Amino acid sequence: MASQPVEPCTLALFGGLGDLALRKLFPALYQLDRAGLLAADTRILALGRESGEPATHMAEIGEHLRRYVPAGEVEEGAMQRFLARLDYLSMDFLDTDAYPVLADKLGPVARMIAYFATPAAVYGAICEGLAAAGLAERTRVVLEKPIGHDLDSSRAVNEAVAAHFPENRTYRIDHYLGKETVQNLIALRFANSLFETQWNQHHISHVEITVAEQVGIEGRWGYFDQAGQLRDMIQNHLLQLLCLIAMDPPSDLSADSIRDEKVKVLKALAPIAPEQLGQQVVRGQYVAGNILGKTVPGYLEEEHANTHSDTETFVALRAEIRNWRWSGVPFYLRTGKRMPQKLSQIVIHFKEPPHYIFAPEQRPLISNRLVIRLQPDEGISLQVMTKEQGLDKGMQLRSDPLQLSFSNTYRSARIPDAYERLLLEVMKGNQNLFVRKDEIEYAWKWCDQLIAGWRQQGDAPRPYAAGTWGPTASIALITRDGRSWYGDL
Ligand SMILES: NC(=O)C1=CN([C@@H]2O[C@H](COP(=O)(O)OP(=O)(O)OC[C@H]3O[C@@H](n4cnc5c(N)ncnc54)[C@H](OP(=O)(O)O)[C@@H]3O)[C@@H](O)[C@H]2O)C=CC1
Ligand SMILES: O=C1O[C@H](COP(=O)(O)O)[C@@H](O)[C@H](O)[C@H]1O
Repeated sequence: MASQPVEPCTLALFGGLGDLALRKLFPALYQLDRAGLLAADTRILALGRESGEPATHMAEIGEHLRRYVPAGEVEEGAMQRFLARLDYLSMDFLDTDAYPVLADKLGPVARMIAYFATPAAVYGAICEGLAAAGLAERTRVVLEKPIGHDLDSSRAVNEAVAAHFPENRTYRIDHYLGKETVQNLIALRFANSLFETQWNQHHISHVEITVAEQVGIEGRWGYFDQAGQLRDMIQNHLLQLLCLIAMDPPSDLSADSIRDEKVKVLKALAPIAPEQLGQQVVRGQYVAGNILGKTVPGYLEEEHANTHSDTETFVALRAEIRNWRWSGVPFYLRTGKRMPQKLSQIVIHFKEPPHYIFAPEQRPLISNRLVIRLQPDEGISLQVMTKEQGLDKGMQLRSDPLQLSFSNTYRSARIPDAYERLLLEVMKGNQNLFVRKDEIEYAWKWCDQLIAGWRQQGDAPRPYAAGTWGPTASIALITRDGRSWYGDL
């Protein structure tokens, strides 16, 4: 079936020559165009500080497109059609006089999307400028993460935006929500009664969420050193994954039904007192090491690095959700840079059967696990117990996976990048995959108490060699409970 284009719009991309725009947003928009999803009169205006001829900047965008779109997906016709939609305007987003010029450049616009691919500190000024120039009324705003640095600053950003844009036209990005496999969590949980009846503390012993990155800081030291892995990854992506796993069934698929359930989970997250931090949270910072046989620098030797920093590049923690469904079920979260491989997965560990009838020595083998692999090699595997075959095997048990690999099952389908889906949903006006203000704020509140606890305890990150799974204390964190991280080699 041919794709139908969505309603035409004008997309104003603030920060249009920045890293995110060049690496992710333009390639995603190109893919939407290639798939026939952009209406003929949809226009894209890149906005940036750099002066000079618009044609020069558009050529730069074109070069980056060819670099970041996989070679097999660069179609000359589609590329030319896409580049013809583009224009560029130089402006300082903090300069109020620049917005009437922007309004002139845009001319009459029926529907506008203003995408803020800039630091959050300028979101308020952009909103004010758009409103003063009469550009706010028919506009949806898209806010990149992180929104603020803590609860107070995120409130300030949200309020500055809300002064001109209502919540139903505010789209807060968490790109993990646009990943195909993350969306599949909703299908897996709520389209299969098989799982939902087991999805609670009666049947699940613990849950692991790992988001390991192989990359380091990639030229973003200045930003990252102010943030750290807790703010960069846990406050948003990992807590969103936790919410999708732990939330109660929403009554329907509407944005607010799902968001209401996610907020309940965030509110139920047990605070971790400063004196419990040593037992429940581990911070790490990578030193030089080896990944895939190549020596890589430590965090303090990366481009633009300072000689000292207490910023963490790794966090592992044990979280608890205080409600009926999850009481007594630990959620172990772990994320870090420069780990042995890129891997995002969720592992649901089910409890042992209530009455055990097999040979005692086989007992440690017994375990049903649901492994949800988010990236790469997306798929789902359910570890089940069966009997070894053969006359001489008696009732000898073995554990085997029931596998669903998405790449094998849907061979022909290309997995779209998260930003393609998210941009398309903004164009359609669908907020399901975007984060509501209160979700962001409850997530900050929980993270803020960890950061305050670290400060109070004078906590410093533990070193780990690049190419390993983090400080050994992160292994102790889970082995103390008689468990281990699934799949670590
Ligand atoms: N890059 C990534 O992979 C990711 C980025 N994000 C978020 O996306 C946003 C953008 O990040 P990223 O692209 O990496 O950052 P960059 O610094 O590469 O891009 C931001 C762009 O905004 C421009 N800009 C900032 N202030 C002004 C201003 N007052 N007037 C005109 N232009 C301005 C910058 O210009 P100049 O350089 O001249 O200051 C720069 O071109 C941030 O909120 C970031 O946290 C989120 C997830 C991943
Ligand atoms: O938001 C961010 O995400 C990336 C990881 O995203 P992924 O899609 O590659 O898993 C992370 O590297 C970056 O530091 C962070 O800001």
